[in-house]
Amino acid sequence: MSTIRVAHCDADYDVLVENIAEAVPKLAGIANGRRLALVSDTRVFELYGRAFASVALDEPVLVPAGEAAKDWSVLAEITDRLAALDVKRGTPIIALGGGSVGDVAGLAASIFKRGCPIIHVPTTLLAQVDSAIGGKTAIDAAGQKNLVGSFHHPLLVIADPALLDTLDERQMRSGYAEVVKYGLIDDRGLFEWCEANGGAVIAGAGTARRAAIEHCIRAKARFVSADPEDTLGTRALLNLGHTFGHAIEALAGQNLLHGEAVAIGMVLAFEFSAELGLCPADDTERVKTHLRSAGLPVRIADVGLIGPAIFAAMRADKKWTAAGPTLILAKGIGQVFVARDVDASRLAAFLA
Ligand SMILES: NC(=O)c1ccc[n+]([C@@H]2O[C@H](COP(=O)([O-])OP(=O)(O)OC[C@H]3O[C@@H](n4cnc5c(N)ncnc54)[C@H](O)[C@@H]3O)[C@@H](O)[C@H]2O)c1
Ligand SMILES: O=C(O)C(=O)C[C@@H](O)[C@H](O)[C@H](O)COP(=O)(O)O
Ligand SMILES: [Zn+2]
Repeated sequence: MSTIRVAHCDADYDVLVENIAEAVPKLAGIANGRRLALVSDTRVFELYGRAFASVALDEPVLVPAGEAAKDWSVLAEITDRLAALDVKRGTPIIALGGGSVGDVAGLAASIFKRGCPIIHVPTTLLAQVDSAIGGKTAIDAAGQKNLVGSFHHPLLVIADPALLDTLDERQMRSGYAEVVKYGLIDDRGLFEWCEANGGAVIAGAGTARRAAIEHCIRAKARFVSADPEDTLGTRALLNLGHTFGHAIEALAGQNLLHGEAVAIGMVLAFEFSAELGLCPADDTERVKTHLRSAGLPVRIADVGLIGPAIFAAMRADKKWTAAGPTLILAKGIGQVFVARDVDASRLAAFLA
């Protein structure tokens, strides 16, 4: 078992990398005699819900699987169900599932009775290494990814790598894109380790998956602790590939997974950086080769889209200000930076 601390003002929290059978009894202390509401989707609840029987209400709040959960109607349904279950203000809510369950349950927790604590129990690789930590919550609206959301940092995160044994390979590959992201941001050593061990992380062979999870949780905790609400320009680096990726996701719909869109987005960020003369072409090729070898899409044509449509969708992104796009660009593998002075016409020409 490992414990990784995330600093957040006066409410620091722990990420426990631990078997749920051992971690759940610790929730009894937090519950303090109350039964906790639990939000999940049907598949995940059937697989792991019973592990929470001693601390959770008998009836779970179930949401649709995947990105479909991140919708106004589902958010309203969750708050209605919490009210029907007579969940009291301040009672912690457990989010058991992937990033979509975590994002919508976190948002519901942040507004229900003006705020209930959230405990994340992430069940996908993506959620364990990324979405369960850092307090970003969101739903999609008006055709845009993560348009409506809040910052609501968790009370506790329990990441049990064994839960990933039932996750399908496509979801695993999608989460792996966010693992590679940490290497590309500021950890060339991690990227090189991924080149050698990525297959084992995806397949769950040996100790590689657990090692990757712990390493990435520490990386995310470091970024979030330094800039908890994304205001200082350092946490923004975690958005590598996401302005491209969110536009691609919005256009492709729910056929494309988040990590798949981010994989293409990271390649585009490196290719655009190379075109601007900022990044060696060799590094760009190496990123593309590795993501492709991990079974991820790397070109917009791989997902049937065209550049001008992506450019148009990018203009709606939260990080596109009156001054133009803010992008995370690269000087090389492990050396990315926030570029606020990106020439929109140059970007349009690149995508065309
Ligand atoms: N808040 C953040 O900081 C943050 C960070 C990264 C991504 N995200 C968001 O996370 C979402 C993607 O999350 P995701 O990749 O975890 O996928 P997901 O939550 O959208 O879908 C996961 C799918 O796998 C199934 N599943 C989950 N765990 C399982 C398990 N252990 N065994 C078998 N099946 C299982 C679910 O039923 C579901 O069908 C996107 O909406 C993305 O925007 C948020
Ligand atoms: O935690 C962060 O900060 C991130 O940017 C992590 C991303 O992987 C994640 O997809 C996040 O939800 C994107 O946030 P957004 O602010 O671009 O909506
Ligand atoms: Zn992401």
